[in-house]
Amino acid sequence: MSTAAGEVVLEARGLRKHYGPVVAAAGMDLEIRRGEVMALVGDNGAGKSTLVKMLSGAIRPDAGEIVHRGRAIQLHGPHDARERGIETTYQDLALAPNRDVIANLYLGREIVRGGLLKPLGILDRREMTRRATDQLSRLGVRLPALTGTPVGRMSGGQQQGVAVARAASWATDVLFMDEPTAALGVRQSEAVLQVARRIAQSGVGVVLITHIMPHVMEVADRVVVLRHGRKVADMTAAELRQDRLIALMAGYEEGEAA
Ligand SMILES: Nc1ncnc2c1ncn2[C@@H]1O[C@H](COP(=O)(O)OP(=O)(O)OP(=O)(O)O)[C@@H](O)[C@H]1O
Repeated sequence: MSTAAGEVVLEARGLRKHYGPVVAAAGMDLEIRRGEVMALVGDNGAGKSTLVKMLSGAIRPDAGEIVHRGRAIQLHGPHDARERGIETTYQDLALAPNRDVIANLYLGREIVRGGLLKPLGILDRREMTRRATDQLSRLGVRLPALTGTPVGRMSGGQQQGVAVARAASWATDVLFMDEPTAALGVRQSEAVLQVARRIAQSGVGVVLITHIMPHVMEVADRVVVLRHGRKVADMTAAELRQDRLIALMAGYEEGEAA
């Protein structure tokens, strides 16, 4: 299987989702490429989360197609997506606050002696720690302690680092990041954006939902703008101007934004 940068790894074709009378996705198309950070932007209610949830198996589309590595697929739940190397980090992080970093990185996918995930096996903490140390240093995530300290006692940025590192460990194809910097300070945000970039460089398609325009300008190779459940723009970073982006999100014509 080719993993060339730029290869389209996951695609939405005409995805639709209604909630009663509300059209959350009105036929969405999206192409996610390996090696790219895509920023998914749009005003509140534009349909960003709906699109990501459909592509990560959290909700089922009413219509349309999901294409993974060139083949139409059905996702019956997040586990189906994860098995395909499609991971998501959510705003609430979904960490176990009372467990340490190693336990969180391997939650539900523990390594036991003699291989991965054998029920009743003896946990191989040493192997997990070795791999985690490697992975965290490759990603540039700095944490005060890998063992013994509950992640609930770490800072917001450190916890975000754990959540992102966990997803990155398993994301061979796509990583969706839902507002990973929303609750973070300047330096912590910077660190998370750098991690997103490194994950993309490893050949994964990274999709970043964010409302923070400077973060878009800083990290995105491509920007997709959604409005009212539709894609209204898809441009490369080279074509990107912040004023135009804001106009597109708000639905102004160009030049009208002022
Ligand atoms: N579970 C649900 N039940 C009913 N309506 C929903 C549900 N989830 C989303 N919607 C509606 O679908 C539309 C798109 O919502 P979505 O959360 O995808 O937008 P978003 O772009 O992620 O917004 P935000 O930036 O505010 O998170 C909105 O009108 C929202 O109210």
